[in-house]
Amino acid sequence: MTAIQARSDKPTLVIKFGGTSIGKFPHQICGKIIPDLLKEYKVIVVCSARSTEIKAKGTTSLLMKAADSILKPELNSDFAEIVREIKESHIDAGNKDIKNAEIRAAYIETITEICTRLEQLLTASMVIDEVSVRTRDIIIGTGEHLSCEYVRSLLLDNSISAQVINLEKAIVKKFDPTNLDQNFYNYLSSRFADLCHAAGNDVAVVTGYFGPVPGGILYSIGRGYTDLTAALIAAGVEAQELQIWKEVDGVFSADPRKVSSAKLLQIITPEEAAELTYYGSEVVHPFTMEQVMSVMIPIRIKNVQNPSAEGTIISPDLMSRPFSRTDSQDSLVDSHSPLKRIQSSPHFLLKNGYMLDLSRRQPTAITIKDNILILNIHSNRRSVSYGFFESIFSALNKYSVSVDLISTSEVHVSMAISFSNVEHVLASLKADLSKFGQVDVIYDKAILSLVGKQMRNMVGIAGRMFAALANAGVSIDMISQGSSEINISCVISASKSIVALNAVHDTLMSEESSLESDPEAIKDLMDPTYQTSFDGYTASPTPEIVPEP
Ligand SMILES: Nc1ncnc2c1ncn2[C@@H]1O[C@H](COP(=O)(O)OP(=O)(O)O)[C@@H](O)[C@H]1O
Ligand SMILES: N[C@@H](CC(=O)OP(=O)(O)O)C(=O)O
Repeated sequence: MTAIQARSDKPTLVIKFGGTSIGKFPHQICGKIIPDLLKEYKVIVVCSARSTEIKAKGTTSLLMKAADSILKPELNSDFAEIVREIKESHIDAGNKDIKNAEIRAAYIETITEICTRLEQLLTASMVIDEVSVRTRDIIIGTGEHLSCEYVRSLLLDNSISAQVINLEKAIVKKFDPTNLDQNFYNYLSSRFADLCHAAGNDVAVVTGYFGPVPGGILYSIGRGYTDLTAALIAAGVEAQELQIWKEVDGVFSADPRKVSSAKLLQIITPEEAAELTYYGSEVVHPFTMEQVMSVMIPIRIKNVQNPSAEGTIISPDLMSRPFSRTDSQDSLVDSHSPLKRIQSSPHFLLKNGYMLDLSRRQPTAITIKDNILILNIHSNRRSVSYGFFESIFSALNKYSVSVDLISTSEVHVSMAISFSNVEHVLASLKADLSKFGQVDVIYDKAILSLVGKQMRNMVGIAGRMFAALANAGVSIDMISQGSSEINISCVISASKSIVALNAVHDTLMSEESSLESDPEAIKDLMDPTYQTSFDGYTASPTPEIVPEP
């Protein structure tokens, strides 16, 4: 059989697949998407751990449970049983999906070996009654290794030469876990690129897990880390584009599962994408953007079930360069590079709700973060206010609790915190904080965030958001506006989150759709409101955006 290879004379694409996509659509990925891309690109595939239903029940979650079972006997879970479940799930998938008997047998042998090693590691941890951060990382990383072996075998089964690149031992230098700065990420990029190049003309199937991460991958980076791995590889190999393949057509103006009128966004800025992720829309890991944007590599979000759709491009701010008067709609069509495509048409930006200076006419998206609690501390006034704040932040630091939103007066602090982030230390944190004042906790809250580039300049936007909430009968517990130019957030009752999301979306996102469907409106925006400067256009304020004095 003639094997297809990832030819090195073609531009490189780094493509990342989420765990649920690999679990549910393996043939679509290995029999269609990758073979099609290989016709034009050298492809590096980054895999997350398989999930056959939802991420919360997938391999990574099972591995976390196995690690927890050792130190917490009260959980009553048996790690040997969990390893068996993971092994069976991968072997069943291989038996079902791999046609070639030889490839299948080799796959099953490899899966068995990896699971045996995993069980040995868990047994050893139980004997010494310890699961260090590093051990926990190695346990978790097994999920990505298993997934890569599965994807590689399916590629081989489709006559595509492929090699697994395991980044489990990629870091061979010491770093300070409290200071993982850009030097650390630059180091990772070049290490990952070297390891990927070792695959030569084979398709590199790379573990989205890398280690050993100073401080632990879950603590230093958090779940969803494979997006970051893919971004670091893309930067290291100077890829033309990073594609993150999911089960949605791209980034929407709201979670399409919750808001039926949500619209697909063709382009979105990196800051907006990161903000959406921080505030509940798990589209891309928030650390991803910075790594590729600094080297001007665009990210494209694509749908595994709809590969011919364009997806959403998360584009570097490079597109804010002045446009040439000769830029035309036609240049959209024949341009190969997505980045060039964005840069080449003011129409494209205007049609997508951006002005030419990259400010927005409307908010970009709305998102909700569930499972939030509010922690209120009312000072006992035995210290002056700066001492009061210092004491509170020291206590948060002591228990490694991060705060999503904060609102303060001289003697009162309200903080919105993810329940999962504080759950295990809440009693101790409360005890410490009560030395400085009266503490109370309010549960079952959600954070609603409106995200949009330069939203601070949209006069009246907060008023319209809160009016929409009031009309929908949603009361507000906390408000945060102004700390970020791209986010207005408030805390509401969790039970009202869907109603609130739809109410704000319907009120604030509707005008943009009318512009999209009205070519005359775009023409109007193009002509009188833009003045010539040098050889291009510069943006001037439009009636919708009146800069605040
Ligand atoms: N604004 C948004 N745009 C697109 N998807 C969103 C948004 N907010 C939340 N989501 C949800 O994020 C999920 C991401 O897709 P999925 O393919 O399930 O992720 P993964 O690849 O990480 O397994 C979808 O289920 C989608 O409903
Ligand atoms: N498998 C890991 C890392 C990851 O990136 O996941 P996903 O790509 O499926 O979001 C997790 O579950 O967190």
